[in-house]
Amino acid sequence: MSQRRATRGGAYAALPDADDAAPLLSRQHGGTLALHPQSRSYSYSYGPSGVSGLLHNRTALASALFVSIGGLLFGYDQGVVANVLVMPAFVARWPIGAWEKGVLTAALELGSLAGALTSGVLADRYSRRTSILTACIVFCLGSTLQTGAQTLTHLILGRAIGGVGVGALSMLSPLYMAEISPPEVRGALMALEQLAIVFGAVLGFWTGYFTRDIPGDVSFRLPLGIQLVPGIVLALGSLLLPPSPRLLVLHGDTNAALVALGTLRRRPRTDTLVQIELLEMQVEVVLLARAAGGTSGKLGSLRAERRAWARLFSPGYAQRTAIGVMMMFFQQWSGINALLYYGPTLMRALGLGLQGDGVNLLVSGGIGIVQFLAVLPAIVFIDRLGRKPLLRGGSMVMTLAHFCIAVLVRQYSDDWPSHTLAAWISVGCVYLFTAAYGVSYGPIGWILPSEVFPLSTRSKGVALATASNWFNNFLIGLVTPELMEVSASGTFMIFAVACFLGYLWSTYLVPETANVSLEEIDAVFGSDAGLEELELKSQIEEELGLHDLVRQWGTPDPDHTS
Ligand SMILES: O[C@H]1[C@H](O)[C@@H](O)[C@H](O)[C@@H](O)[C@H]1O
Repeated sequence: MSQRRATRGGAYAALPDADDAAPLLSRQHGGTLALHPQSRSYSYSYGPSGVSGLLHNRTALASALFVSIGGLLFGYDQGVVANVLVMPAFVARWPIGAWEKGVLTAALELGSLAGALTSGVLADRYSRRTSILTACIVFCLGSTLQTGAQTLTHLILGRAIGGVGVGALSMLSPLYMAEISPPEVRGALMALEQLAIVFGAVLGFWTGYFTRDIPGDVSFRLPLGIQLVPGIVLALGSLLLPPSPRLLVLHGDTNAALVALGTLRRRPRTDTLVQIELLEMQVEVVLLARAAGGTSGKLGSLRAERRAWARLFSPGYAQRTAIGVMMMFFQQWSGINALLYYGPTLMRALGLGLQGDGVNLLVSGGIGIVQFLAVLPAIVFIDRLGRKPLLRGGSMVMTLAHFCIAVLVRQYSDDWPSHTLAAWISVGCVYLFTAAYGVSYGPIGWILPSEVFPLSTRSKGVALATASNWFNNFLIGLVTPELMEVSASGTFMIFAVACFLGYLWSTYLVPETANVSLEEIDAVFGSDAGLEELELKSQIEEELGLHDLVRQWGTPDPDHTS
């Protein structure tokens, strides 16, 4: 696969007198357009990256923060359920065994799998906003049923229905975020999804922790009911979100797309960079229609749906589909949820004298907080350093941490009390693993899949990647207890091997997507078929006037030429 580094922007016909190797820079309203005469390409940015870039893009930031409530709901459930299942009032009412507990957890995951897979249809046919609203309504129905559950069946059903909403939101939030972000801060904006998930988990954990001593059913009904509040807030607020300009272009509503883009970039509609970005979106849509022989079918019709799903597995797209699905495979097989779900058992086994609450706090509470803290540097560095270095570094450290635990458990598990140092090193490795995961596979799992697909397949591709997250999450929950039973050391070895495979995968198969506009990611996947497409693309760009626009604005300003 070509690893050609693409720029934000694209190709343009070189200015006749521009044969210098240095880029020609033009600046306007804090934005920069650079022409690179040698590669005859252009790149642009609306402003700085990192935190100042986020603040610069206040409308996109506020919208992304708002939809990240979808992630918060996901994390909250994870945090709260661990506590609810062991609450005295809950256990007294439903004295369930391991099997039923498993069913309760799995009901949400399977519901989420269904929600992730089905919401793409709504998202393309109507809008990202309508789909978010619908998902919230489903989520609230499920939560109400859980909160008021009188029987175990109500509870399971409530979790399955709520899960459909959670799963749909877990795919819709990153999709929407990717589509509204300018390239220079896209990674940082999208890392907010992971921040919200882990913040939700911390919130859910502590809510359950504090309500469990309230007498009676309130102890578990209250934390279950509280999730209705963010659910309703997101439902109502979704009506005010700026629409996705990319989807509007796909629907052929260019004027509305221009308005939406102007609002998001906080620039007038006549702004050249806004015009360039809009034209890039139009180029992509025309390109897709032409590549499909002009018969893309009516959006959302059954035939078009079937064709769009089939396209995910066609030669031009299979590699991207594999990246989305494998991204989530490696995220889950890193073992993060095995630690979250079965960490307390492990810690108890380490024989550090930690019992009951202490274990719970140290593991579920502690891992949540470490994950939360680790996303913060990811937000700052993800666009500057790129996705690949974080994935590679993260998987290396995770491999080593798992490997250490595996060896220590194998050596000393027969007699931990005489080897407390080894036991504490194991605890340290659990946290080291979590920090490395939290800065890499955690956030990037939610970023990369939304970036690798072109508009025509994005919602389906993201849906499939999200489904892979839920499916592998479900599998981990299912097999970890059995694996631990057979060999705890072996289980960590399996995760170490998975992380090492993740290292190889991110080194050799993942292209860098940081700082590349969503339209330009095509070029990152350049193949022979891609070259033909590039020519066609260049032709369409010329036809739609993109090159003229770039040349006009890019005519160097002598004061700013470097
Ligand atoms: O990104 C999230 C997060 O890291 C959670 O802690 C984990 O439980 C999820 O499965 C994962 O997708």
